[in-house]
Amino acid sequence: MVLCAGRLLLRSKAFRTRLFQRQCNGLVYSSAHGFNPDEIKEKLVAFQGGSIDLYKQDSGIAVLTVNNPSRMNAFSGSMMVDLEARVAELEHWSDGKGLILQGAAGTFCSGSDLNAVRAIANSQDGMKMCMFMQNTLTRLQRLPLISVALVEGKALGGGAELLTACDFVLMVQGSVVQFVHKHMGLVPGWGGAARLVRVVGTKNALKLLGGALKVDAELGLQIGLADDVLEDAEDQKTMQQLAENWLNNSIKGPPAVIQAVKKVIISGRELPLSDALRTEKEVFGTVWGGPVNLQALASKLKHK
Ligand SMILES: CC[C@@H](C(=O)O)C(=O)SCCNC(=O)CCNC(=O)[C@H](O)C(C)(C)COP(=O)(O)OP(=O)(O)OC[C@H]1O[C@@H](n2cnc3c(N)ncnc32)[C@H](O)[C@@H]1OP(=O)(O)O
Repeated sequence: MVLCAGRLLLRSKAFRTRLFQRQCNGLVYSSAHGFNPDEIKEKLVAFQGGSIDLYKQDSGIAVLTVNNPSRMNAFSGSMMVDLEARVAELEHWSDGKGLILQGAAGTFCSGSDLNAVRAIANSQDGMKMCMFMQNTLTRLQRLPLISVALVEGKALGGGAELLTACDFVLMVQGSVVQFVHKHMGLVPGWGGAARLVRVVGTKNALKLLGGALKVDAELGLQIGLADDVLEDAEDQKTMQQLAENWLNNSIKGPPAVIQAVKKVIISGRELPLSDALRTEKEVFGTVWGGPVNLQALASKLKHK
């Protein structure tokens, strides 16, 4: 009876989400680090402009669009707050399997809005903005969805950092990724350096940051920053469909199973081995004997 109750508890979505987040160390910053999200949100929303648009499809693939085309999709302060709200919504999307992150009007993102950057140029506010964006992009990276950054046009500064928070990167022919921070006397602040080292390795990360190298699709593929290159299509809808077709190879199946796959990969990536094994066992317990597993066992299992 205890085993049964234990499995019922494990299957409750809220419990599993809390358990998983605790096991994956929750947020990067909390009040223990002097981080007050409401305080920084109040400062950020003072810098209005653009939006972060979320479109959740019946297919289980959501499309998140950085939408500020008059500023090459630069992040205003209100867009940073928008992004956190969209990520929070996706954290609880039980039918979700995949996510495409794109920019509007044929370009990806040109980083922070420089007008906002100039206005919060003091160290304290700058670090609070970084803590806010690092928390958000870590939650984006830990979504139980398989995510793809669709990079058209330019991905500069924070825009380049943004794509490192996705599981896969598809660069469109002619697109450019550039960590321009050095030219501004900066280093990445949205977590882009920490993630870049894990994506392309220390030496390539040093070249990209130290040299502020312009990474085209060919170089992106060569160093592992890009996972594939797409031919430029005549319109954004076609580009999005190409990205969905690419993603579909990894998300065929029920949401519960795809979400479990992403969770065991996150724990394997982020946790010490013993903790990762324990998390894997917990996640396994949520699908073992579940409806999909029982249906598969009842059928003639032939993996052609
Ligand atoms: C942690 C990193 C984070 C931070 O430190 O806070 C950052 O990301 S800092 C920002 C880093 N990004 C940049 O420095 C990019 C600056 N922009 C450019 O280099 C160029 O605009 C471009 C992206 C290469 C495009 O060039 P081009 O095709 O020639 O178009 P325009 O330059 O004319 O741009 C059109 C329009 O968009 C405005 N714009 C572009 N980027 C930004 C931005 N990051 N912030 C604010 N506004 C931006 C640009 O000013 C033009 O507007 P108008 O002048 O009003 O036409």
